Amino acid sequence: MRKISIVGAGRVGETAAQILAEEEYCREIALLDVREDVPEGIALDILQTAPFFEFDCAVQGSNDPRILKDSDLVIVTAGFPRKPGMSRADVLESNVRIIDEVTDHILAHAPNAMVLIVSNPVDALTYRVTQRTGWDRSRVFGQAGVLDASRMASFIAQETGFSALDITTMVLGGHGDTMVPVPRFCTINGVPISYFLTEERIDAINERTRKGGAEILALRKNSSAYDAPGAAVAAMVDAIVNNRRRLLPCVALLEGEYGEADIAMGVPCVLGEKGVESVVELDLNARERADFERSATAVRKEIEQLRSLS
Ligand SMILES: NC(=O)C1=CN([C@@H]2O[C@H](COP(=O)(O)OP(=O)(O)OC[C@H]3O[C@@H](n4cnc5c(N)ncnc54)[C@H](O)[C@@H]3O)[C@@H](O)[C@H]2O)C=CC1
Ligand SMILES: O=C([O-])CC(=O)C(=O)O
Repeated sequence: MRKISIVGAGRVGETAAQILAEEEYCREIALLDVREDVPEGIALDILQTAPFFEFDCAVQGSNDPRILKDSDLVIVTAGFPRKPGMSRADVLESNVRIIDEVTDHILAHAPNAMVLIVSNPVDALTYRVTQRTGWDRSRVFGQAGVLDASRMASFIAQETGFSALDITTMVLGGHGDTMVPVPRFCTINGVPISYFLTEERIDAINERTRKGGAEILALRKNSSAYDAPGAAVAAMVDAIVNNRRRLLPCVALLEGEYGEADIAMGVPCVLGEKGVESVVELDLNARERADFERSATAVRKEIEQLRSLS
């Protein structure tokens, strides 16, 4: 990949940019932000880590949307994070205006790019970008489940004492309190977690995963999470750049899968060089299906709110 742009050089955007540079996923990283001088400053700061991490890709920042020109991938982290006590949906009204403006910049300056949405509420905003661009869902998708699954894996590692390297997890649904951790698809080197953990402990891990973002926000106080979110973005970029065809939970527009359409939410996707290659339909049991439907109802409420703002 030649050029990756990040719109929103805030905490998540900067963290992601640093990892992308260190890993040299592309030859050029562009940072676009509305704060005067800030994207230039962040770009320089990242560039000056090059001798330590041994990369030589270009890193530039600007307030001028033309910096997006020729991007292969645009990552959108622009927008307000929630404050303690708020839900992610509480920033919908302020962030939809930002996301619309950013989408128009992408349409004008990077019409061939793929778009990875991170800004919250990520399901509704990903939906918004699919509608405003009219692009195929393979090119417009969001990050949520990769982060939620990594949180769940770290909780399982803490509870069991096993290495996080051996733990695989799956979290579906909307990126909110109704998200759906699926313990049936969580293993430690292929062994179901129920082999090591009681139902009660698994329920507690599910609940902690659902509230994972709020837990960090309450502890950090003046910022929501950005280290793990930045790493989650980088994991998705890695899958795309290296055409790994990884099975990752992504926010994707549903076209009948899981009995849902005209909605974007977290589902397992095959992620590779063309973006979301396909949505994989897992055979959910009755409880998982009910939880997924409850989550879809919550996301739909946000989408309705979006429509009323148009
Ligand atoms: N999907 C996920 O898993 C996660 C989503 N988030 C979300 O990502 C977003 C960013 O979070 P942080 O980086 O912590 O916030 P932040 O406040 O540190 O950064 C946001 C940046 O967006 C910029 N911005 C605002 N309007 C803009 C515009 N029109 N064009 C370009 N840039 C603009 C701001 O100047 C600021 O630098 C929030 O909405 C947050 O809730 C955060 C963590 C995880
Ligand atoms: O909690 C938030 O608002 C930020 C976020 O989406 C996360 O860390 O999962």
